[in-house]
Amino acid sequence: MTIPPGSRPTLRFAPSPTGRLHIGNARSAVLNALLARANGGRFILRLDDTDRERSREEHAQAIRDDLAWLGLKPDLVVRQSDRFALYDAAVERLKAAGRLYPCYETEDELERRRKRQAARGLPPVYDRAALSLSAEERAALEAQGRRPHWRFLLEHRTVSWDDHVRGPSHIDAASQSDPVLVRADGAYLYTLPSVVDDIDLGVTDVVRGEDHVTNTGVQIQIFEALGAPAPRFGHHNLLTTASGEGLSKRLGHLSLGALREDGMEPLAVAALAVLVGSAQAVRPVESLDELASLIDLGRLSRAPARFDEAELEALNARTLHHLPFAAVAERLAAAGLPADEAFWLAVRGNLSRFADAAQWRRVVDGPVTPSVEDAGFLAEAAALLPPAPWDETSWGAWTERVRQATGRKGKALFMPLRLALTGLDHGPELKALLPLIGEARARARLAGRTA
Ligand SMILES: Nc1ncnc2c1ncn2[C@@H]1O[C@H](COP(=O)(O)OP(=O)(O)OP(=O)(O)O)[C@@H](O)[C@H]1O
Repeated sequence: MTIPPGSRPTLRFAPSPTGRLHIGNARSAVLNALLARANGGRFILRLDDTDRERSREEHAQAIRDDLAWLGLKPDLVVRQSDRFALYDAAVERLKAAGRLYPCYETEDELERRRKRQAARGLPPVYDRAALSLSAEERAALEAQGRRPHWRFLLEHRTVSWDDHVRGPSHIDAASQSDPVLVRADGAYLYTLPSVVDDIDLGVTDVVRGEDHVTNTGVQIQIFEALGAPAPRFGHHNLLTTASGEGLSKRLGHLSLGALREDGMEPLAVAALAVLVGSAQAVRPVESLDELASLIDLGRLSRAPARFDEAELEALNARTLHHLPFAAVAERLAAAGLPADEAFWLAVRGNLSRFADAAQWRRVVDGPVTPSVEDAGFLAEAAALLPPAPWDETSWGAWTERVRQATGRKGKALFMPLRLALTGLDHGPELKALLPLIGEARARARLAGRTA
C-alpha cells in the first residue's frame, strides 16, 4: 500500500514532550514531513501532552526547535492539552453507544488476577468482570471512594489493514484486553485522543514506529465506533543504539540536541535517520527534496536498525563535501566568515564539521607562519609566479614552470610549496586556494614571512 500519488495527504508527527527528541523520533518526524512534502500534502506537529506530570513546556519548545533545525516546518502545531473538550465529547459518544464501561479494579487486584490466569495457563487478558457489575454494586464501590477507570469494549474479531510498510496486517482483538482509555483520575491515555485528533484534523496517513502496531488494532475499532473512516497506517522499524539498545526520550538517548552540538549537519542526521534500515544505501543528499525522493515505505526493513554514530560522522563529512554554496551562505555569515562561494567550493571537500571552515579561512586570510625547509627553492619558485590576477589555472601554469626550471616533480615539487603557502602538510587543493590567498600573502609566505 502506498500513499496515492497526488492525493494531498495529511500526516502528523506526534511526540510526547517528555524529553529531547532522539534519532529514532527523527525517523518518524522526517518520514512524515517528507511524505507530506513529496505528495503536496500537509504536515502537522501534534504535541501529545495529556500526561501533565511528565510533559514540560521546555521540551515542547525543544521539539519545535529540533524540527526547525532539521528543516521540517509543520503546517500546523496542535497541543492535546488544548483539546480536552473534543476528547470529552468522544467519551460521551462512546458511553452512549455502550462501548466505554466503568471498571473499579485497583492495579493490585488486576495484578493478582493476571497471576491467577497465568497459573491456569490463560493469557493475561482482562476478563470484563466490571461489565457484569449491577448499578447497586457500582454505587457501593463509589461509596467506598473508588473512582472508575474506563475501558473500551472491543469487538472480538480480527482487525485488518494494509500497512504502508508491513503490507497486509491483522490483529485478533479477542486476544487483547479492553484498553483503558480514561484513568481513574480522569487522565486520558494515548489511545483515544490520538484517534479523536486524527479524525478532527483529517489525518489520512498515520506513519509511526512499530511500537504502535498493537494500538492500531484498537484504534481502528475506535475510529469505527466514532463513525469515522480509519486512516491508512504505516509502522516503520525502530532504531536502536549501535549496540542494539532501545531509545527513549526520557532517558536522553542520542538526542538531536547533542548531535547538533557535536556539529552534525541536519541534512546528514535526516538522511541517516530515514535511510538506515531501508532498501536505499546510506548516502549524502543535497536537499530534503532529494531525500524525499528516496523514501519508499514499502521497502523499509522489518528488523530494528542500528544507529551508529561513526556512520553519522562519515555521512556528515560526505554531506558537507557536496553542500552547495546556496545552502551555507547564511551560515558562513552567521559564523563571522565572508559568504564567499569560491572559498566554500575550495574547502568543503576538507571539512568533517562545518565549523572547520573557520580554520581554512585563517589559512587563506592569515596570519600563517610558513614552514620553510629549502628557502632557495621557494625563492626560485616565487620568481616564477605568474602575474596576478590568479584563477584556477594559475597554480598549474606556475608549478609547470617551476618543474621545468628546477627539475622537481611530484611531492618534492608540491609539498614545499604547500608547507610555505599554508603552514600545513595537508589541506584543500592549492589550485583553488592560491587565488584566494592572493599575490601579496603568497609572496610573503614564500619568502618565509608570517602573513
Ligand atoms: N527507537 C525508535 N525508532 C524509531 N521511531 C521511534 C523510536 N522511538 C519512538 N519512535 C517514534 O517516535 C514517535 C514519537 O513517539 P514518542 O513521543 O512516544 O517517543 P518515545 O521516544 O518512545 O518516547 P518516550 O521515551 O518519551 O516514551 C512515534 O512515531 C514513535 O513510534
